[in-house]
Amino acid sequence: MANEAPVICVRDLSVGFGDRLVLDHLDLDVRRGEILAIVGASGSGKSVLLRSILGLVRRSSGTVEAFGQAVGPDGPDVEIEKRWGVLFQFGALFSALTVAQNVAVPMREFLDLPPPLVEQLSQLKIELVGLKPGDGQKMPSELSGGMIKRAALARALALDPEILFLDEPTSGLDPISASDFDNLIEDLRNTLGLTVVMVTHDLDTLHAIVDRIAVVGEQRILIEGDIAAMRRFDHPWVRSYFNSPRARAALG
Ligand SMILES: Nc1ncnc2c1ncn2[C@@H]1O[C@H](COP(=O)(O)OP(=O)(O)OP(=O)(O)O)[C@@H](O)[C@H]1O
Repeated sequence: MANEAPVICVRDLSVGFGDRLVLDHLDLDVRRGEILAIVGASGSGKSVLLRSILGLVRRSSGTVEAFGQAVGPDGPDVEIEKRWGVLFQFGALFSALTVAQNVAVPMREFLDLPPPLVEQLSQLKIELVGLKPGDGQKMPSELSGGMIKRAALARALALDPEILFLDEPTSGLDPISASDFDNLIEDLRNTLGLTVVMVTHDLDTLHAIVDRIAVVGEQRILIEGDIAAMRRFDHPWVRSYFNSPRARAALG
């Protein structure tokens, strides 16, 4: 596995808005089967990096490859898009559709399956993420924050992706729900063999389930590695983030 080609390979990525450069010649690899966390100060460009990989933000230069194939500047082709799932920060569920209908959206878009089979598959995904069977008939407005995350996760898993992208998956959840959600992500990684890339601020998540951390700062990746590597790294933001009292309490 150590010599396996990365599932995502970002090289020389630069992204700017107007005359403001957010990412400048950034490199990043994602290894198959890992849970990689992208962390960094607010406004450092974590979401821009995630969105650039997904092809949702136009890059000024550089390349992104997924599964060994180029992700074009206008976004991935359908074959790549079918192989990854995305959980956006606030779930981004369609408010006029039930949970089950939301989960079915990617299946209807990308797969040519009879409607009863789509319904059955949606129900399986709903149960896979720990929602109750009856939750499929609920509208998003009837769900708690934790249930919205799970419903959005079920939709992200609709096409049995190989990579799951998560943008701040535990934000807005109470500590117990956040910890349950972490466990769910780790279980899914272990049972489905997923690769997980997440943007997070959650120190508990880093400690509980993350294999590797990449810190975004100064328009690039400042450092990659495990928590011990973060603690040894001599950089003001990295030091204060990983050695603060909160970090010490969370990371041990
Ligand atoms: N579509 C856009 N147009 C203009 N500027 C943008 C756009 N998207 C992001 N930015 C800017 O890029 C910078 C990085 O934003 P980004 O959302 O990636 O930060 P972040 O590290 O994810 O922050 P946070 O932790 O607060 O979510 C910010 O200054 C933001 O204002």
